[in-house]
Amino acid sequence: MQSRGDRRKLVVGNWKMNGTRAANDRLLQAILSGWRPLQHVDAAICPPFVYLPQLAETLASSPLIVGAQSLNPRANGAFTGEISGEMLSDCGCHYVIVGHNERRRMQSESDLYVAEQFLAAQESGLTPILCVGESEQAREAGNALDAIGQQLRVVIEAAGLEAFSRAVVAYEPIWAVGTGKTATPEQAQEVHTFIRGQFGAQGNGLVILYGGSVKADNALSLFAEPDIDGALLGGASLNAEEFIAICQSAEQVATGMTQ
Ligand SMILES: O=C(CO)COP(=O)(O)O
Repeated sequence: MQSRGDRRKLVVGNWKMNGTRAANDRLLQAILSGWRPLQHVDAAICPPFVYLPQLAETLASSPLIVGAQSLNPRANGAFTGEISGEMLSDCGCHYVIVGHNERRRMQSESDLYVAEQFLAAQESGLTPILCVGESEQAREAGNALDAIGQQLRVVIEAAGLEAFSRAVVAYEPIWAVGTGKTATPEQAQEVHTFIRGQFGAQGNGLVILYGGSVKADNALSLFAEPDIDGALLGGASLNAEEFIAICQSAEQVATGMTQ
């Protein structure tokens, strides 16, 4: 059976709708020049679609992995403006985020649609990062775990438990995303334990990230929790020093765990 120490840590930067070719170059060069090797942590960046080839090329001989922020679940066809999983694989992506709360809300993506994206990602050889998280209202009403359980259940029913051996789950409380309000390590740990519990014995190997106002100065305390395996970063991933420091915090905690 896998234990906490067997799970690699993962830090993923979600650049959201930010960047230009020139700004990306500056940011990537700053990250690469400050980078210190990580033994127990994988690090990935998910830029806007149009910059995927730029990142794939710039990061090709680096340890940094490239991911995308979404995909259309169809293989190809008359879907103007959409991008398929095969296209993402073809552009050098390894990960793809599905179910981010900004897309659930602004693009009206339903739990079922997210499940289709999850399946399509895996069919294209991508590792989906499935985002789940509750609204502030749900938390205040004491329904956070019910809301998250429902989001997970729809994908588990569609894909099966085994599919999660090739997936990552990210807990992003909506009230903590881009607000500067971070869940406390204890609040996040409670939800991560709940999420892991939905997968039975298989849950031991599942990498579960926390996302929502993670910064260099709160990352260490979050990563110290036994069920927080890394972070999905928004704002902090646009700053080279913050991004590197958060990856190093993950390494520090992971190194402590393996000693
Ligand atoms: O949404 C997020 C990552 O996907 C988190 O964003 P912030 O780190 O900016 O709160």
